[in-house]
Amino acid sequence: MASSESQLLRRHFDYGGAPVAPVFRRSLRFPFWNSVHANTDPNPKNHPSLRVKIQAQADTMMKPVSDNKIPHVLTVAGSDSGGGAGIQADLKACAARRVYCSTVITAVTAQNTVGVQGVNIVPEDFVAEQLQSVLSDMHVDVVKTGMLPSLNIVKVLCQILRKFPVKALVVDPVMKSSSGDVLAGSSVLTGFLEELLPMTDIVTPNIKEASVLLGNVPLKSVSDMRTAAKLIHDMGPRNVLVKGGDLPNSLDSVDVFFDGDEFYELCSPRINTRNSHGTGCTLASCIAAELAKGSSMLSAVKTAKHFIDAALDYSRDLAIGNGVQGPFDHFFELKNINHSSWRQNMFNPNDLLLYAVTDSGMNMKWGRSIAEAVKAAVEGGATIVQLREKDAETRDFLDASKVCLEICRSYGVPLLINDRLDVVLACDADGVHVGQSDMPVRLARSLLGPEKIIGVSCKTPEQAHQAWIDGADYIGCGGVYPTNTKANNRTIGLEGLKKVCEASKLPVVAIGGIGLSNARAVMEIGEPNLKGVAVVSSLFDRECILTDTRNLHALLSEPALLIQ
Ligand SMILES: Nc1ncnc2c1ncn2[C@@H]1O[C@H](COP(=O)(O)OP(=O)(O)O)[C@@H](O)[C@H]1O
Ligand SMILES: Cc1ncc(COP(=O)(O)O)c(N)n1
Ligand SMILES: [Mg+2]
Repeated sequence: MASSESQLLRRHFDYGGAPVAPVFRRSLRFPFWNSVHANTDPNPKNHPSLRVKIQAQADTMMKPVSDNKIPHVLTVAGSDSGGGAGIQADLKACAARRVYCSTVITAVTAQNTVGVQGVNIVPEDFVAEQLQSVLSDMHVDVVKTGMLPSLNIVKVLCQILRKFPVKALVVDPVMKSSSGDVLAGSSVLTGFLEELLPMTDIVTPNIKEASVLLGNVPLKSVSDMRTAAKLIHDMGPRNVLVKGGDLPNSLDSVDVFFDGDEFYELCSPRINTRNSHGTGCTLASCIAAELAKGSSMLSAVKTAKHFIDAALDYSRDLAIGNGVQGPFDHFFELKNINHSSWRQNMFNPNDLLLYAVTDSGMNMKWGRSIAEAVKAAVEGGATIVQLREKDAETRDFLDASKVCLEICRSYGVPLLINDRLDVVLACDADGVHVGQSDMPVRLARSLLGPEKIIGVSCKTPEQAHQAWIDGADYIGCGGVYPTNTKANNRTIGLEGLKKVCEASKLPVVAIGGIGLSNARAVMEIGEPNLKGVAVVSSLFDRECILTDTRNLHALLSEPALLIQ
């Protein structure tokens, strides 16, 4: 070996004269793993003289945090040699959701598509050391946990999390692999119940894990899952998601989300595939990633569920390994395929119910910023927002869009930008709304990719048909009534709106002169694809945006007007 190379190696492995021993001394097989605890400290770094040195290094590593922060998830989980679940799934999920991911490894598993052949638990001191390294140096937004194979690991984790609080803690209480092998035995339960769950923002048990947490009660139906979610919520976590991927005899894959007040059933058709290894890890990491970006809990959970759906759908025929539990592809978005099903998932037409469109002139008149106006509108119940700032300077518009995006994300409300694809891309807004003389929809789709929402203004059945062919997600139809926010705009009336709705294969939102006095008449035309009304003046040319939005939302939510 060349001497510089050997020096480099020595620097890595020679710990200040302490006896060098491998961190993991033996490969242990099931079912003995639970009793794996080194009787002598196997960690050469625990040599006292070395501890001081390493602490000094860690202290000098504390660097000022740069302004250019990227959302950051720390996963505390086990390694899956097959690359389908655990740490490997978490890294891929975070990368796919464009979030930085650091890793604390709690166990190394020898695992493939057949099952788990061996587990080697990392000593809790070394888990603590990894946690300390990451958390003392980096700004972590969200911690996500997976396989926590020993009670002592759960304990050190809780201890260190108390020292370094983060924005959110996502706990996937991994107990068995999908192949049925034990990954954490019942000894960890006390740690979960007494320490971890009370600190948790969301816990994501599958059916079997939920049953174990509740003392092995059988869970056989969605109604049982609801009961379980409530009982687990009583154990301390602020939100619970009971996953139904393994619910027997179910055509749908239903997850039950409970936030302490409301239950939500997240339902998608069960995808017929062997490639579902790592879905639980991926779901929890996606939730963590969305929370790190600033999403609300419900919207993070919904996005994560959509992501799993799309990934399983795309990977249903993937052939990796010869066993019964294959991994799936987290990076399906990079592949050049038709993503129509993914796009439909991401865009919920019911979001068109109360569509708030901003106007710079009105904001100026009332002396408020775009962000103030948007905040009041989403607080009042706007279900989607479009920034329509025709006169703003690009730089100001971009800055305002970023602030509005943060506000909208925290309410789970999509934010679209009028016309400006460059601004959509620059701030990663949820989509664009274009007019008939703006960027053609087909080009907008190829520039923005499959995931963004694209809406287009249409006055005629022909334009509505073209919008569908070109890959739009919805159409805005109007002006239904005369309006002063658009010069020389032809009014099409309720008759024109009805004709366009009948011809449109896409969901429609009505626009033009609509407010509290006439929204009922618009919705009462009774077209199933008319999903809501878009409003400008009746929200933003008002003294109190919040009150006017609330009133309009209440009217549109009347059961007689709601078309699902
Ligand atoms: N075949 C499937 N089709 C669609 N979604 C699935 C399928 N299997 C699992 N899921 C979804 O994947 C996520 C993980 O669920 P589950 O398999 O129950 O958890 P775990 O992987 O922890 O056992 C859930 O959102 C569930 O609804
Ligand atoms: C290291 C590790 N962590 C978690 C899982 C659970 O994943 P799945 O339920 O899909 O088998 C696993 N199999 N291995
Ligand atoms: Mg699963």
